[in-house]
Amino acid sequence: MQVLYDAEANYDKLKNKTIAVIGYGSQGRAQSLNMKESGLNVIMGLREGGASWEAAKEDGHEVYTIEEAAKMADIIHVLIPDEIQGDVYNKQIKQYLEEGNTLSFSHGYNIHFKYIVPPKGVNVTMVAPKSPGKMVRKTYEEGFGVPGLICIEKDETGEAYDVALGMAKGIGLTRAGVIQTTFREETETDLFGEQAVLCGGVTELIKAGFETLVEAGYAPEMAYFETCHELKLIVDLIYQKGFKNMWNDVSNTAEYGGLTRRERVVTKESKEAMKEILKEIQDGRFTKEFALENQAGKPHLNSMRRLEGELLIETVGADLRKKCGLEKE
Ligand SMILES: NC(=O)C1=CN([C@@H]2O[C@H](COP(=O)(O)OP(=O)(O)OC[C@H]3O[C@@H](n4cnc5c(N)ncnc54)[C@H](OP(=O)(O)O)[C@@H]3O)[C@@H](O)[C@H]2O)C=CC1
Ligand SMILES: CC(=O)[C@](C)(O)C(=O)O
Repeated sequence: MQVLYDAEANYDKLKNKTIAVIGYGSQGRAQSLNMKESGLNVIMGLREGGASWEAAKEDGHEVYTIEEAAKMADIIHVLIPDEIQGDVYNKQIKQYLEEGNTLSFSHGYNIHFKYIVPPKGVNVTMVAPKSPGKMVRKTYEEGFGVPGLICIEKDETGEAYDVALGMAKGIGLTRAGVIQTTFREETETDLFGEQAVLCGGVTELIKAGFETLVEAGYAPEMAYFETCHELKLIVDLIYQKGFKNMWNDVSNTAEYGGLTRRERVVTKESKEAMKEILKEIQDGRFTKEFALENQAGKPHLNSMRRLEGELLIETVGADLRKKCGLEKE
C-alpha cells in the first residue's frame, strides 16, 4: 500500500479556497491551528455562546456561526461529535452547499451509515488523523506530525484528491505518512479499533490487571505503576520500534513470561469476541444501538462515565500523576 508524504502533496488546489472547520474540540482546535500555521485560509464555524467560540477567538481565529461559515466556505470540514453531525448538517449546513464545494470529515461514520447524504455536485472527502487531537497539535508544533488517512467518497470537480491531500499536508499528516482508503474501511476499522483494542480492550486489560494485584493485597500505587503507568512506556517502544525490538528492549524474564502467558489473558474466546464486535459494526447493529443511546440522552454512557470516574485506579492514578509530575500536557 502506498504511503504518501509531503513530497506528494501540495496546496495548489487550496490556494484560493476557504476552509471552514466546524467544531473546536479535540480535532477541531488541533487541525484548524495546524492548517492556519501551514498558510491555509481557515475560518471557524461554531456554536455562538459555546465554550469553543471564546477559545477559538482567543487562539486568533476568525469565528462565525456554523451557517455563516458554511455560506463563506469552499470546503466544510466537519469536526463535531459524530452523533450530532447529521442533525447539524441537515439544519445548519446542507442549505448552504454549492456545486463545487467539498464536504470533509475526519471519520467516515455519518457518510458510511448514511446519516448525511450530500447533494450532487459536492465533493465528499475525509482527512483523518490516526491520533487524538492533542497529539495532532503537539507533534505538529514539534515539527513532525501523526500518520493519517485520506478518503475520496465523491469527486465531482476532479480536485477532491488534491484537496484532501493538501489538507492532510496542512495538518502535518504527510510529515509522518498518509494512506488512502475508503469511507467504509476507515469507519469499520476505526470503530473496531476504539472498541476492541485502543479504548475498550486496553482499559479493560489494565483495569483487570490493577484489580488482580490490589485484590491480592498489593498497594494500589504499586499496581498502578505496574499495569498503567509503565504500559505507556512499553507501547511507546512498540510505536517507535515494533514488537520485535520492544521484546529486545525488555528483560529476558519479561520476554519469556510475556510470550508464554499472553494467550492465557487474551484467549481464543477474546478473539471470537473481537470478530463479533466487528460483525456488529459491519451489519449496522452498533450504529443502531448508538443512535438509540443518543436519542435517549446517553443514559448508559453517562452512568458508565460515572462508574469509570469512581474507579480506584482513577483516584490512585490522579494522585500519583500529580506527585510524580506526569501531568504534562
Ligand atoms: N477525538 C479524536 O481524537 C478523534 C476524532 N475524530 C473524529 O473527529 C470528529 C470530531 O471529533 P472530536 O474532535 O473528538 O469532537 P469533540 O467532541 O471534541 O467536539 C467538540 C466540539 O463540537 C462542538 N459541538 C458539540 N455539540 C455541538 C452542537 N450540537 N452544535 C454545534 N457544535 C457542537 C463543541 O462546541 P461547544 O464548545 O459549543 O460545545 C466543540 O467545538 C469526529 O468525527 C470524530 O470521530 C477522528 C480522529 C480522532
Ligand atoms: C483517536 C481516535 O482516532 C479514536 C480513538 O478513534 C477517536 O477518538 O475517535
